Amino acid sequence: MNEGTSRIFCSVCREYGRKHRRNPYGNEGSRNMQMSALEEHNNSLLHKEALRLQMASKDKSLPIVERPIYVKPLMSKTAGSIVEAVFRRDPHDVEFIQSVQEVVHSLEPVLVKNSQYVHILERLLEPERMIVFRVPWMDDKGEPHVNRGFRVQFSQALGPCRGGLRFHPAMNLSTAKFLGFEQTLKNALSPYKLGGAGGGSDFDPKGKSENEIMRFCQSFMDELYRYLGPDQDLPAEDMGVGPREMGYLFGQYRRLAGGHFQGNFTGPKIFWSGSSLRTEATGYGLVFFARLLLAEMNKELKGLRCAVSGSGKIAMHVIEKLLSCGAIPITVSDTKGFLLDEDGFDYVKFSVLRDIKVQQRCLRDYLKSYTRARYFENAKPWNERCDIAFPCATQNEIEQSDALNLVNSGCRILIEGSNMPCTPQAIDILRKGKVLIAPAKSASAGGVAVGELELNHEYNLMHWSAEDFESKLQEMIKQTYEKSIKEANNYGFPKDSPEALVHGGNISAFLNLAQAMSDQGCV
Ligand SMILES: NC(=O)c1ccc[n+]([C@@H]2O[C@H](COP(=O)([O-])OP(=O)(O)OC[C@H]3O[C@@H](n4cnc5c(N)ncnc54)[C@H](O)[C@@H]3O)[C@@H](O)[C@H]2O)c1
Repeated sequence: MNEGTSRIFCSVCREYGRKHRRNPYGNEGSRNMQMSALEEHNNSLLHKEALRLQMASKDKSLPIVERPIYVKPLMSKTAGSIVEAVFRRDPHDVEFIQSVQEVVHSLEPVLVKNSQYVHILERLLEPERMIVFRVPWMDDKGEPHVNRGFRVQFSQALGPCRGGLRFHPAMNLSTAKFLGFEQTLKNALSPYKLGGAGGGSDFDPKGKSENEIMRFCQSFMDELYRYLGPDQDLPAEDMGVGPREMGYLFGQYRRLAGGHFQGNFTGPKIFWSGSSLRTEATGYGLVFFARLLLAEMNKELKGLRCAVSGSGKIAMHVIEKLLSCGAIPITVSDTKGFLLDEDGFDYVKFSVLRDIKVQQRCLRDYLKSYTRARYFENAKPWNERCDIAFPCATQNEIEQSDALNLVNSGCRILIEGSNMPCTPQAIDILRKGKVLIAPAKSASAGGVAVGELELNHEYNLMHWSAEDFESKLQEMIKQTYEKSIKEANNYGFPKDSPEALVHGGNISAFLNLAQAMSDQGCV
């Protein structure tokens, strides 16, 4: 029998479809198979949504959705129906649906091999618990305000939840679900027995006084504390939440819940990163991951040009670690634009940059000290000549045109700091451009590792040194890398293919979760 493949094309979604075995009954039979697959696709909700958006963009009287749902290239019937069920349940959860599509796409060979995983995956895609609550607070003038708080405890199948809190005006339930889902897989890929959660608030800490931030954090915790605890869920940092906010959140948590959990707490650092390497860990881990990938290619980081986006906790610690490895970080960015220093930052320049950030000044101020540098307003750093890209700002920060720029600017490795930094269209371009992608699920899991070390009783007794932490972190990063490569190989993705780590990581994490869920009666 001819084992070749043929493909179908949907002119609305503008994507090539699922591969078929070539029909043994000749061209006519093959055409029939293609037609029935196309018909099946045309009847799917995802296709109908694409059609609706296409019409809305032509007919100005129809409302246009701000960020339309991207319809992934046609999947197998099973995978497509899993995504469709998620879409049908919550059609407006754009970020969540995007991350589900990416993961389901990776899992297609797993679902084909063993159909019992279909039900487990369907179960997994519905969060265990979603908490949405009111957060009232007073500003310094005595004016009342109300924000919305979220915590999505996505899965506790492997252990108690861990996951970030994000304070950002664009925060919503879809983002909390997407962050919780990504964190669940990230934790499942780590060597620790942990569940995953995500959450935060649409509160914007920018421009608020210390007292306003403290009052907000206290009010936020007034509601959330009842769902937290070391055996239940412990929050961590994410965008807009750093050591200061974690300190205020922990203080209020301790006041409200301390009595309930006496004996369970191993110390005040329980989820307060006041004096450990928790804040540094994610950024450092990204650089360790890059070093590991390069070592596999018999290369080193030294002398490589690195484009970094963002200038927050992750980005700044990436730059710090890149400098110590002899690499050349050349950019940082924020919501207003990006800063380029063609000669690269060094330790002295980095301290100038750090002062600018601490004083919350504009990145442009760097030019006052270093006139050869340039600042580009409303632009992203992906058009600059570089070997490695470290997106460390926010989801979907790399769009199709940015991916094209990256490929053309010589970038060969992309290390994801932010969760889901690339749009699906960007991933297609990167894959075709043979850019190796290190997914956030494995590369940015450093925070999870150090969080667990902090909780470790041994650590509290022994006060590990920074070197001890770093070697533990490197060990953990290596383990996630090896697990991802192993499953990529098992499911036929060559080790050096651009998405081997993405698919291998998703498969390894899912199999770990699926085993636990199945053992527990799937619950
Ligand atoms: N903090 C953690 O422990 C952690 C762990 C894993 C992943 N992440 C992810 O890393 C990313 C950065 O987190 P962080 O903790 O550094 O946050 P942060 O709040 O400290 O910094 C975020 C940075 O991104 C910039 N930024 C935000 N939106 C942007 C946009 N639309 N365009 C350009 N720049 C933008 C901000 O100006 C800021 O410099 C997030 O996507 C987060 O989910 C964080």
